[in-house]
Amino acid sequence: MPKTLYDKIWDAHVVHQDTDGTCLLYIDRHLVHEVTSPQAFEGLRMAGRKVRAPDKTIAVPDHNVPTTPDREHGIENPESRIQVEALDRNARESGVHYYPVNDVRQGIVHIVGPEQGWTLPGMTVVCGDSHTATHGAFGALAHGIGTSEVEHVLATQTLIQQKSKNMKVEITGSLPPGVTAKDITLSVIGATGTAGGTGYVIEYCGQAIRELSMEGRMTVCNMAIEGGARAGLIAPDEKTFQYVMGRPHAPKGAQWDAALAWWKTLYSDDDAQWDKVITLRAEDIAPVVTWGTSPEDVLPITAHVPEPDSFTGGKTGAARRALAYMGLEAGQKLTDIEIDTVFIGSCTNGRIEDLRAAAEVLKGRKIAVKRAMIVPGSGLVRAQAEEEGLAQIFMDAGFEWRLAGCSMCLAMNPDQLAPGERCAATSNRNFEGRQGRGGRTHLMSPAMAAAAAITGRLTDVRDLVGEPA
Ligand SMILES: CC(C)[C@H](C(=O)O)[C@@H](O)C(=O)O
Ligand code: SF4
Repeated sequence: MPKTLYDKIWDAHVVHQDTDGTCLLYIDRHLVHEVTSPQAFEGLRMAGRKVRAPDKTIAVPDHNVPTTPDREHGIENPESRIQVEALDRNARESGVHYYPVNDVRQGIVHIVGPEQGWTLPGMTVVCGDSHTATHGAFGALAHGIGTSEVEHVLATQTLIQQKSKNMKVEITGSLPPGVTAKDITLSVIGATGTAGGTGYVIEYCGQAIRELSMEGRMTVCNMAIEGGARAGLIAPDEKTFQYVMGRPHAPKGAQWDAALAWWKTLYSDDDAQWDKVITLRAEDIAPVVTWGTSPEDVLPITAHVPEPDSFTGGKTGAARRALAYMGLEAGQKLTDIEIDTVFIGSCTNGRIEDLRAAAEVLKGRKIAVKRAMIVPGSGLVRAQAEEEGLAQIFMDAGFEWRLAGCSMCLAMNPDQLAPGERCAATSNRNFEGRQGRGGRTHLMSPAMAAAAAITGRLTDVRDLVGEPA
């Protein structure tokens, strides 16, 4: 029977299937951060159990860690401090792989996993975090789990799961200049809505996806969850293998050859059956920004703030509320929206390619906003950006150059918006209060966020490119 990529990875990991279809899946990699693991470790301790596979478990603090250079002085907020201290203790006691705050390899868990070669094609990867979908870019079945499931995986290295349906999202053709992976993934959510993927695992395919770098593919898969899907996947290819080869925890020698032989079988068969198919033309995708408080509230930068009455399906009220929260008027040009702050970072867009894209726009220019920060996704991304001279470009432009962490993606650490403060952000969620109580978030690509920093308002990056700095 023809299979999708999802079917193949699923079938390779089923340990047991119940008569009702519920399966016990083997888990290859368990990523752990400080927010969703303390209770899980505690549960294990109470039951007198040990971590079953410490060698397949990787821990790193990211959400609560400050990103200012003085962070070795510790964490002020008691709740944040307790979580990070608990992770430190649990990781050391259980003997899992651990990248503490002062380790250069520390960073956002979804950036560290691929960077260290923990994430490999064909694997099952879980983490108590919804953006685990990121790892799907390698052709791994990767998704978030709840804290009780974290405990279950720690104890057994397995997870109880129901199989999802298969959805194909095809992006045909090539992206126009100035349009990036972030614009693809936001545009898909704009087309399907935040519930469009509910009950499905999405496989992204088509020429535009093939043409993306691994970094870009991670950006696309990262937001599968914002489209409601269980996970996002991209079939591995030469680019994937090249990215993985030589990473610290990637297989070597004969093991590499054996792994590669299997990885090359990881694609959806031509006649595989899809439960849902969405097709977008890359040529039709523009640089986009969000105007509201849901990732589906997305429009090309050339558009105007929508009229709430133009919405159907009971969404008029939500749109009205979103405009009130965002402090926007229907009919306003998106490029007339002035912003206070720029945040470039997160597991969506905190990788080296994202920083390069921002630097290209910022080179030789100065910011026109109150504050702007670039937060690399890991200590190694930070080091590479310094080596490539990007950090200097950012600082010369007036950006703060930070240490790695989730930072202003969510308000769990000192990097937060003040009430009413408006931010151009490269993260993945624009919910009310996401970046701080009363804060207003516009999601976009790193190039678009850099352009907004230069002009002080939402800006079409295509208008800046080719202009003298
Ligand atoms: C804190 C964590 C559980 C959460 C998630 O699951 O995604 C966070 O990473 C987020 O992005 O909202
Ligand atoms: S960077 Fe943002 S989205 Fe990613 S794990 Fe951290 S808080 Fe979640």
